[in-house]
Amino acid sequence: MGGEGPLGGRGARPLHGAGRGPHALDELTARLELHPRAARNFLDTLVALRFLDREGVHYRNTPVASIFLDRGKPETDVTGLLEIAGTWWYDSWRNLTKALRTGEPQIDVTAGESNSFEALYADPQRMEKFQRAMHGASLGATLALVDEFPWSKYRTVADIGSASGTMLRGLLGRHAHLRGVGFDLPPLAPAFHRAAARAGLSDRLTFSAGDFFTDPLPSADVLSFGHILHDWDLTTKRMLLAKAFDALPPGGAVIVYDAMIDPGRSENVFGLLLSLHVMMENPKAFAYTGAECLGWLADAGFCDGCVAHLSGPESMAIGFKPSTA
Ligand SMILES: C[S@@+](CC[C@H](N)C(=O)[O-])C[C@H]1O[C@@H](n2cnc3c(N)ncnc32)[C@H](O)[C@@H]1O
Repeated sequence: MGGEGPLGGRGARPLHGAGRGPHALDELTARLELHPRAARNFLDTLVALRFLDREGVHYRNTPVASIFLDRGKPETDVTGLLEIAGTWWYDSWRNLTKALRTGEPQIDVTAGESNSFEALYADPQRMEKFQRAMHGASLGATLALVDEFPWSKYRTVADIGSASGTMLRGLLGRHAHLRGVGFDLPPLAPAFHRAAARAGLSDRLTFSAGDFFTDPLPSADVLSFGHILHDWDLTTKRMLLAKAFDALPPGGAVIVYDAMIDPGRSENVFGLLLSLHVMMENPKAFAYTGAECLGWLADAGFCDGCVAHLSGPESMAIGFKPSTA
């Protein structure tokens, strides 16, 4: 529920309202334009889901909801991810049975959907929505990654497929000695620059526009791929890791972080659902285990590989370019 203005979130639809609670049931019913028969069940469901706390007839955001579900707090807001999950993704999932039987993509091309990033970015509103979603998607891993790697040993980092730079802003905000480069398709440049400036990081954080299919990757001591490999087939996964190897100096490190599936393929519900989900957009795409990723890293020439849990469904695989390479 949003935080700015009586209904929250800078012109947001009413259902994002009421961040400055507590608010009474009657008041929320009117503000959110709910039907009186629906309001109590809806709000109490949100209490049971731990999104709201209730005292008597008054409701307010739980502490966690007020950090992550408030559009008035852009740095920690994950509602963008929930919005595309509830619209674009929900539509594909209605066709799960068909996807399972045919292996065909289930996006609705006639409704303007496309599995191509270029097509997505051709529509500024869809691009904005996607960027907000990626911000939410990378927050959890970022919060852990900034502390779970020996950053003091390195000076530069390039994040490949950086989107608007959520991970790099978190990282450079925590480690003042680091300089960062975000590498992504050209349409991402303005959003990346705006966010870097807002964070006061423009002097250490730059953007390199490019296409990882056709361009070399930027050089840096550490290269990271956040939620990139699951979007592609095996050949592309391997191609990207080979390009990373070429771009790194001897002794450099690559970090792949993603919702990696657990070794027994029976625990990480999010990672397994993600694998089904990406298959519905790009039939040859798949999520993967940490062990699979370590195998691809070793095949690309990386040594001393290891996998570490980050947060929730997210893990990272790390590999090092040999100092003699
Ligand atoms: C699933 S998003 C992940 C964004 C971000 N790393 C994160 O963790 O939230 C994939 C990113 O890869 C970028 N991307 C897709 N195709 C690309 C290409 N050919 N070259 C460079 N970046 C690309 C997209 O623009 C998008 O920002």
